[in-house]
Amino acid sequence: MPNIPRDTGLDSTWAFLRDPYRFISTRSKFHQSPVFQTRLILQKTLCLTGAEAARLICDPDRFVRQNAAPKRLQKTLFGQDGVQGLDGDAHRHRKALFMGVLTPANVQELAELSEVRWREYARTWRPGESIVLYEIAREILCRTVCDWAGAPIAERDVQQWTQDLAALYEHAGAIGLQHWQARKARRRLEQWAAELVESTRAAPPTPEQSPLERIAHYKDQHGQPLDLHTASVELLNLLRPTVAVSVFITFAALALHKHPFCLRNLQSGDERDIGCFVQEVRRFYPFFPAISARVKEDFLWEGFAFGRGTLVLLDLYGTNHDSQLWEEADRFKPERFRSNSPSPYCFIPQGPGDPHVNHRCPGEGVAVALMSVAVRFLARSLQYEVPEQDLSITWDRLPALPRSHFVMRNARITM
Ligand code: HEM
Repeated sequence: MPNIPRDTGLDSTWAFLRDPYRFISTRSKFHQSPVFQTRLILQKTLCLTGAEAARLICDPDRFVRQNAAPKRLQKTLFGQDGVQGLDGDAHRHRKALFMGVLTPANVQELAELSEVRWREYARTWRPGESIVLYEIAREILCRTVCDWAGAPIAERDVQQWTQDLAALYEHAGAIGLQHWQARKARRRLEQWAAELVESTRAAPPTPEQSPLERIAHYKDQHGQPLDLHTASVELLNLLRPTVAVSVFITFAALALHKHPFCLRNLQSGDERDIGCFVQEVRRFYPFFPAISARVKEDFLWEGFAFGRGTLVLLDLYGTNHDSQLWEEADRFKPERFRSNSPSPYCFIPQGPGDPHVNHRCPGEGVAVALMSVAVRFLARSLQYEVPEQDLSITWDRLPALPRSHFVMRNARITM
């Protein structure tokens, strides 16, 4: 039996944090192996990359998610006791709640609300004014998703709630003060969400069944409602990642700026081109570097031994850039999505597999719809200048972003 190749050195945590998106693929190439062993936060970790590895991690007989995410991410990004850490029946049942809330009709409604907001905001922009796209997109999406979920926020709270929801994903991987700010933001948000769930349970149900109501009245596989804390975590599991779509929208604006040919094509082209462009933004730009799981029982894969309880990371960014899976993988090329829909194990910006069964993100439809609205708006309804600024990508931050957050000047609606 071959040994799994190993990184030298005591611990690779700093190397991972310096380049989280390329850590696995670079070392995997060095070891000439789709799996290698390293130590992260002093813990033995197997790193995997590629489509076959993505398929493997979707096997519920071989991997579990309980206790797979680092505690510091549970205390900030995910929250504790949410769907991310469930396995088996409990996971499938809870996941059906998300899939039932995120139907195409509900996603369409969310997208339409966001378009109204973009127009509302753009009408207030004055000549000569500079707009920081990432910050504006966060706020628009925060207002939109809270209205849509049945958890509208008072005008005076918009900035605070936007900052708090964004802090959960912006500072989750941070060290020091920012990490503690993210924990504080989560405590504030969970308390607010728990109060909303409590008052929703006390009120008569409405025929529309808002996402908040669906969560408040959800019953698990044993017919039990969620405790208040878990319900608040699941409500935030809808709100936080929707605000995070602002990261992809900022990258979409960057791509429009860097590829004027794409911009011209979208201005005159058909709707399908918007779809291809959005998919290529999700493939090409960095967001989630990897996902984690734990080995359920000992098994062999490609001759390598995986021991029970071992932590495993699957490389999302590297798999989306794997030259064995993607032609000209490091070129931004939306037309690659014209002819084929890629396999759910190759195109994995939001996780691999089947979202009903695996942990794959239930919000891909939301991300695509909100990005499409924003791209259509930027390309067809808005005129703006892109002043001199630092658009280099912060590869050592999670999530990465253009350093300037994409500044636009003299933005005005044209139609
Ligand atoms: C901003 C773009 C987004 C990115 C990059 C993203 C990425 C991801 C990733 C990588 C996972 C883990 C997949 C896995 O473990 O296999 C995930 C799970 C999840 N995402 Fe997203 N997501 C996004 C947007 C959304 C949206 C808009 C929603 C809801 C409205 C959402 C809700 C969730 C939930 C509830 C899970 C846990 C699923 C489970 O454990 O079964 N995400 N997402």
